[in-house]
Order: sequence, then C-alpha cells, then structure tokens
Amino acid sequence: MERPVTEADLTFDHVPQTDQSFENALEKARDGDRLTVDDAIELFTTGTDGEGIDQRRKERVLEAADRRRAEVVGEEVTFVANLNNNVTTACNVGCLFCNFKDAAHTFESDAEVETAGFTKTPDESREIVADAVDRGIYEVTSVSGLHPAFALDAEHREILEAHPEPKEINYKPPERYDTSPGTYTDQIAAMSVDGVHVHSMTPEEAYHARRGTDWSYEEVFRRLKDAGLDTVPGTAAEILVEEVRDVICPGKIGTEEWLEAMEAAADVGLGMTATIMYGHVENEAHRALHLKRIRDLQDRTGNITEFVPLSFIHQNTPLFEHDVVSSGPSIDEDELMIAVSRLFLDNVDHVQSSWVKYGDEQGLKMLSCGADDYMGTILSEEITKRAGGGYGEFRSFEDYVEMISSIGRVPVERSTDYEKRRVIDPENPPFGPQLGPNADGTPLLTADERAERALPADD
Ligand SMILES: C[S@@+](CC[C@H](N)C(=O)[O-])C[C@H]1O[C@@H](n2cnc3c(N)ncnc32)[C@H](O)[C@@H]1O
Ligand SMILES: Nc1c(NC[C@H](O)[C@H](O)[C@H](O)CO)[nH]c(=O)[nH]c1=O
Ligand SMILES: N[C@@H](Cc1ccc(O)cc1)C(=O)O
Ligand code: SF4
Repeated sequence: MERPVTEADLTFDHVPQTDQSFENALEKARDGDRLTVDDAIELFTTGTDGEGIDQRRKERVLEAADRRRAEVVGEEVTFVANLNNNVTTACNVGCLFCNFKDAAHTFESDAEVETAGFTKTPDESREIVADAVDRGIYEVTSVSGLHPAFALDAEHREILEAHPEPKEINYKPPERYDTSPGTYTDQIAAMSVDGVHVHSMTPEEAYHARRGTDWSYEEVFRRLKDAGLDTVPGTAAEILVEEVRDVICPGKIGTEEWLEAMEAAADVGLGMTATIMYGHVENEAHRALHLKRIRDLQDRTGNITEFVPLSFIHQNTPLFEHDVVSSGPSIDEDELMIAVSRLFLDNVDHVQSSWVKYGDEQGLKMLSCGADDYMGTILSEEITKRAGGGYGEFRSFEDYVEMISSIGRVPVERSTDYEKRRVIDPENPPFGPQLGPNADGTPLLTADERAERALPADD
C-alpha cells in the first residue's frame, strides 16, 4: 500500500506570496475598495513580509472588518429558529475531512457488521420536522450522505434501475438496504410541513440526484423546488481550488461543477448560502482564491444571502488520523477568516459565526470581527459532533438573547432569507420564536429539556 500523504508532502502551486504590501491592502480594505486575491493574502497572513501572525496587524484587520460590518448591517445580530434533520450518513465519497459518513455497505441488509449510522424514511423525516414545527421552528436544514439507493424521483429511479452498470454510477436498489431513504423529492415534500422553509440539497447532493442521466442541474433543482425546496446550502465547497480538493476530497465534484450547480439553483430562483471549510491542508492563497470564486459567483447571481466559514474540526477525521494535518486552524486564523470574508465579499451582506464550530465565547467574539449572524437553534447536530467537536447541539432563544445582549448588540430573530426580522426586547421574557407557522413565542425547549441537553459542566 502506498504511504499516506503527509503534511510535508504537500507542495502546492499556489503559495501565499504577493507583490502587494500589508499596509496597502489594509488601506484599500478600510477605504472600501474592491480587494484583489493578493490583497486578501496580505490580510490573511498579516503581511507576507514576516513569519507568523503579527498580533497588532491582526487587530487592525479585525477592526476594519468590524467597522465594515457596522456600515453594512448595523448592530443587529440575527439567528433563526431551525432544526437539522440529516436523512442518512451512508456515503462512499470518502472525503478525508469527514467523519459524518458511514461506509454504505454497512447499511445493507446482509452486512456482517451493524452499521454505526442512520437512515430515515420520508415518513420518519416528516415526523421529526412536524414535532419541531409544533415547537416553533420554521426552517429545516437537511444535508446527507450520498446513499447509493437515493434517487431524485420516480423517473430517476427508473433510469437508475435500467442502467447496465449500476455500480459505476454509485447506485444500488432500495431492496438491498434495511431502510431506504426513498427519493430526494419525497424527502423534501415530507419535510415541507406547514410551510416550513426547507434548506437542503448541496451541490454534491444535486450531483448525486442526476447521476446516470443527461439532466441539467436546472432540471434537478426545478423538480426539487416543485417538491418544496426553498434554499440551497452552499456546503461541499470546502476549498474551491483543485489542488486542495485533490488532497482532501478527491471523490467530490470539482470547483467548476460546484459553481455550475450553484448557478443553476440561482437560475431557477432558489436562494443559497455559501461556505468555506478551512484550516486543514490549504494555505492563505487558497483561502483568497476561494473567496474570489464566491464573489464572482455572487456577481453573477446575487442569490447568496450569507457566507458561512466552517472551521475544520480535526479530531476524528482521516486527515488527522493519517497525520496529514496535526490540528485545525488557530484562533488567529479563525478570526482572520471571518474578518477577511467580510472585507473581501463586498456583495454578500451577511457573514455567519457558527457556534457549532467556535463555541459560545469565540462565537461571540466573531461578532466583533466582521460576523453579524449567529446561525440557528438547530436542535440536533451530527457533522461536527462526529468529527470530535464539543459545543453541543442546540441553542435556545434564551441563550441567544443573553449572549447577544451581553456584548451590547441587538438580538433579532430572522427568517432564512432574512426577509422577515423581529427585534427581541431582552427586557421582555420569555423568549421564543414568533416568525414561523406555529411559532407563538413559547420557548423552544422547556427548562428541563434544556438541562437534559446541556453540556457536561466541565466541557
Ligand atoms: C457532511 S457534508 C453533508 C452533505 C453532502 N454529503 C456534501 O458533502 O455536500 C456537509 C459539509 O460539512 C462540512 N464538514 C464535514 N466534516 C467537517 C469537519 N470535520 N469540520 C468542519 N466541517 C466539516 C463540509 O464542509 C461538508 O461539505
Ligand atoms: N445548520 C448549520 C449551520 N448553518 C445553518 C444556519 O442555521 C443558517 O443560518 C440557515 O440554515 C440558513 O440561513 N451552520 C453550521 O455550522 N452548522 C449547522 O449545523
Ligand atoms: N451543516 C453544515 C453547515 C451548514 C449548513 C447549511 C448552511 O447554509 C451553511 C452551513 C455543517 O455543520 O458543516
Ligand atoms: S462531506 Fe459529504 S460527500 Fe464527503 S464523505 Fe462526508 S457526507 Fe460524504
């Protein structure tokens, strides 16, 4: 067997070197000029003229980003009442940063091992979402493994069934499995309970939903939209530079195809988020190139509501276990990622701070480094937890109001598309969602449920 790639083996064509100076780049950022990739590299590195992060320069970048945030969106900090409902962990794509997945063969009825993963039928998804909608959530985020039995819809299933070499297109019939995820359109329709906003179908999932056909991404997203899909999560982006994807996710769609899928979603009228998953093998040049690709995409579409930096959680991942990386990003890198995203993406209004990735203390700090959105209640979390993250699976409205008020900002409940907003008065408890179909202001979780779900005291 070949020796696994190690950190020392990674030599990239793109390296963080520029002809720009840190001071020039910062001045442009402060003036609101559109930044170049080289400018972003200077800001990410706090200057390519020296080694490591210069703390004084870092503070100046964070300040510039915080000021820009105040100009663009003011003092409000938004969050959404949502639920994560991931349908299945079965996946054979093999991304080396991911521990969410379970090898798909372990789900087969005749497997010798019992799978460590889960698959939900559309009925099970509906029940989970219906329960959460009753409690007051109004968005469901659903991202899943690429289960071999998944088809887009009945017509897609027929095409997949008729394929001469189903293995070549990563298809196995539902009968092979204990539980079938059904079709994507059935799952979306099942989750569309009482008009809840369905945020689902990453570009990678959309790729799976058209495998073995000559259907365009527009066609796929049109059918999904008809089934009830509202917006698309711009995950699967990771780092949109091929030489990085070749190392961390060689089985995944490439940058061009990711962009094609996102543009198609926008063309059929779907809103979307965009992400970067950073702090593994990539360098600052890759981060800057990624931001440029997102900004260009937004120039073409205008449909990206928010940018979500996803800090790499390394503990249980193949990248860490095979010594390709020795950790995730440092706190300095996290802060600069948020700040440079705010300064570079002059056409995306909102930057999200993910408490799942950063925890409460650092998550709040990010709201003064350029971020203005603080994610959602989510109620359940599998991706980060399985990767080794330890910041819990939910936040209540009470948690949100307390945290956001503690830094002197204004807590605002929002809809996923930011169209509906409700400013919350911290002096007027109890705090619960009010924007959803069944949201009457009742707290999402009772005191007992909160205690039950709370993190151990020493975490
Ligand atoms: C787990 S996948 C699920 C959806 C679908 N399979 C896909 O890849 O698009 C969703 C996203 O989670 C993020 N993710 C996975 N593992 C992670 C980790 N260890 N740290 C941070 N983010 C991670 C990646 O950005 C990935 O695109
Ligand atoms: N669901 C997760 C998110 N982000 C989704 C946010 O709640 C977002 O505001 C909404 O879905 C769309 O606007 N981020 C994470 O880091 N982890 C999640 O599980
Ligand atoms: N669930 C994804 C994150 C995500 C989902 C939807 C978004 O719009 C943005 C980010 C994760 O934990 O990595
Ligand atoms: S990131 Fe998505 S596609 Fe990659 S292994 Fe994990 S679940 Fe599968």
